[in-house]
Amino acid sequence: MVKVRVTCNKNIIERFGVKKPEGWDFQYINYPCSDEELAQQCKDADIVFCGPVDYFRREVIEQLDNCKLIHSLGVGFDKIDLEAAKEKGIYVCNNRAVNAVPVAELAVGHMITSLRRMPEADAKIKAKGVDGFNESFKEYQVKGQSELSSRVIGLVGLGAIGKAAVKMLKAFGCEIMYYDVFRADEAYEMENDIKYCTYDEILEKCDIISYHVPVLDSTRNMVRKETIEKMKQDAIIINVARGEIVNNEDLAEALNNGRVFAGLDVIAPEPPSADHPLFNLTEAGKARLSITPHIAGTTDDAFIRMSKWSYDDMVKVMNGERPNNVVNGL
Ligand SMILES: NC(=O)C1=CN([C@@H]2O[C@H](COP(=O)(O)OP(=O)(O)OC[C@H]3O[C@@H](n4cnc5c(N)ncnc54)[C@H](O)[C@@H]3O)[C@@H](O)[C@H]2O)C=CC1
Ligand SMILES: O=C(O)C(=O)[C@H](O)COP(=O)(O)O
Repeated sequence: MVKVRVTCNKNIIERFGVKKPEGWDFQYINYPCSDEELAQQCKDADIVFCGPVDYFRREVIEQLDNCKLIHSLGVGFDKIDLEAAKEKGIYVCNNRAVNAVPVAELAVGHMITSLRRMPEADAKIKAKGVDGFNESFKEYQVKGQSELSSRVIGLVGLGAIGKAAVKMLKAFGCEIMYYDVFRADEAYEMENDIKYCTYDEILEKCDIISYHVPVLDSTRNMVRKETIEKMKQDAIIINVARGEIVNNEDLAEALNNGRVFAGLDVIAPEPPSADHPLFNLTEAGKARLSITPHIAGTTDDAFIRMSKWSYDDMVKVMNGERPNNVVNGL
């Protein structure tokens, strides 16, 4: 019998009743836990089914003697030691593009939230309470709002999510610039009227800079003091990718100093510690930040696709076929 050990949350996986491969032994293990416990609980697994931010370090992977596949429920796989899995002959797969649309939608949501100064308006109106509304409602309006339709947007990373964002932003009538280590083909650029440029050009020319890159040595701390200094006054930074892209201290300082705005769906580490700089902002800093708890990719619709696609891959592997979206070069 095929043994699948699952670190993803049971309530998430079972909620939609997506049909699992029949007769297999699916066990939801106790996670998060220590590496030792993780290895112990997954020791007999044919397949490990993990969340996109679950840790599978070398020490754990080296003990997975039966394992043929580690499958990430979503897109990210940055906490899995890909090399260790490859050495062990274990496929690591993700569900590429499974949640590109909802992630791009939330990025656009954060853009509008910042442009319309919603965190400030929301805080003001809630602080007043019911009694505060005796006077004119307009009194609580905020200044400095602007429209998405005339903004210059810089997309950093033009993969599945970046491209989904292009579609949406075109509909808003934005001017779009992008930077990626790989340039899109000319036909795509022309059809979508987007301009390829350097990261520095993005920093200097864009009103909104939205990050859609994986965590790599080249993307860690892409948002830091030195890059923030190159941005326009009141530029909006959107991070729906991974917290590691942003230097927490530097962004917190820029928010507190009234230098930029930010919309974040992710933060490093998750969950944040009590003394995390982005959770200890001044009132002025808080008014410049909209934040969501890593929910961009996790709509119900996306979860259904995630389970279906993952089960399809698992069946393929157990039938001796190559699964989709192998990400560790096996
Ligand atoms: N907040 C959330 O719920 C979610 C977050 N994510 C995050 O978003 C990331 C991006 O996802 P996708 O667009 O699906 O990935 P993708 O692999 O389709 O695209 C990533 C793009 O980044 C580019 N890139 C890599 N290194 C770069 C660098 N140093 N500078 C510029 N560009 C670089 C790649 O060439 C590629 O075009 C994921 O790796 C994941 O961490 C993904 C899904 C949900
Ligand atoms: O797909 C990804 O990558 C993500 O970040 C997820 O959408 C978030 O998934 P959970 O960690 O909430 O399972």
